[in-house]
Amino acid sequence: MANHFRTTERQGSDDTGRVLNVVPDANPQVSAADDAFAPAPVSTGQFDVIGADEPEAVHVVTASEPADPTEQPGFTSVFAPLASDDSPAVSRTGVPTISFKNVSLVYPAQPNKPALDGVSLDIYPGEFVFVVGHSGSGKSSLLRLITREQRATGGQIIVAGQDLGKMKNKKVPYLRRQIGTVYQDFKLLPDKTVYENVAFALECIGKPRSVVKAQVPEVLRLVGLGEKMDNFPDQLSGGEQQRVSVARAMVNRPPLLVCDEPTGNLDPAISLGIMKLLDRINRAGTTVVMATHDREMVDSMRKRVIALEAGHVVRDQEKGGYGYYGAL
Ligand SMILES: Nc1ncnc2c1ncn2[C@@H]1O[C@H](COP(=O)(O)OP(=O)(O)OP(=O)(O)O)[C@@H](O)[C@H]1O
Repeated sequence: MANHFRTTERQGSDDTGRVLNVVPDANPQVSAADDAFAPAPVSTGQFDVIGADEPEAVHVVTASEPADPTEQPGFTSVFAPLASDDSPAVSRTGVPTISFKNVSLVYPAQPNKPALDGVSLDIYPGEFVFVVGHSGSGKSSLLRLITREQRATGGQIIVAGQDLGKMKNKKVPYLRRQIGTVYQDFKLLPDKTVYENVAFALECIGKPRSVVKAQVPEVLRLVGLGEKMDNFPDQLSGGEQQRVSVARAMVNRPPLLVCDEPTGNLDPAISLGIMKLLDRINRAGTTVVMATHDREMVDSMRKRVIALEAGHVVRDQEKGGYGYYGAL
């Protein structure tokens, strides 16, 4: 699998051994061009910055919203190229990262009402896709199929070249290592610090201590929590807790990020900070699929929008708005 978050040079450490400054790989060798999880090539095209086609969005910075870490003096990271406004040009050809072919999902508790019915879609490496729809339309079910938390009852799902219907249960953890997940309710461990919560994600998959010590501080700096590594979740605002969960999802540098209402518990100003962070992660090549009810955010970001109604795809629109689901 392509590892587009490689870091080669590190400078300095504090007395806990944490890396203080990480210099980006001068020449990242992204080799798996035909890998379904390969990052999208970076384009020279103008990126649709939030609000670019709309009246400029008012961004209220609150005390609890951390400043954009990449705009801080001296910040360097493997993610630093994200500071540019160039958006990745997503080539929707080749091998999709996610492919649904006529997928249905019927929960045993509701045998006569499929949660998903005849869903076909392809999502390519580097895309940012919003999934919208009324409550109960099937958004979370669709995401749970991608991570194999649910199995389709009909059709075929391919993720990263693997047929999830044929995948043995023992292989599922390997699939999930390639998928970062962010949920509305953060799912942080309350008795672990910010650092430990993120480190735990790497320790669980057997990463060596040296990797943990290098990657955890870096990703926490990326999300603007470099100063709060030793805090516990209950000492953080909701926005900060969600940043920890984004850091935890990203620390293993997965090529695919699946987010289920990541801003659902956050006020608009804090949500914007989270969305900018996810946008930046996407511009580094990570494919992002996000279920959301956040109309304003979808309208301002102008990404691909897949709208569901009663388990059916009723709209799949490039640079779409939230709309009224089926309608543009
Ligand atoms: N575990 C389950 N067992 C039975 N039915 C379920 C289960 N999970 C979801 N459903 C049903 O499947 C349908 C789709 O639910 P889903 O949670 O995917 O919708 P959603 O669009 O994510 O909704 P929301 O926006 O409220 O989160 C609904 O009719 C729901 O009641």
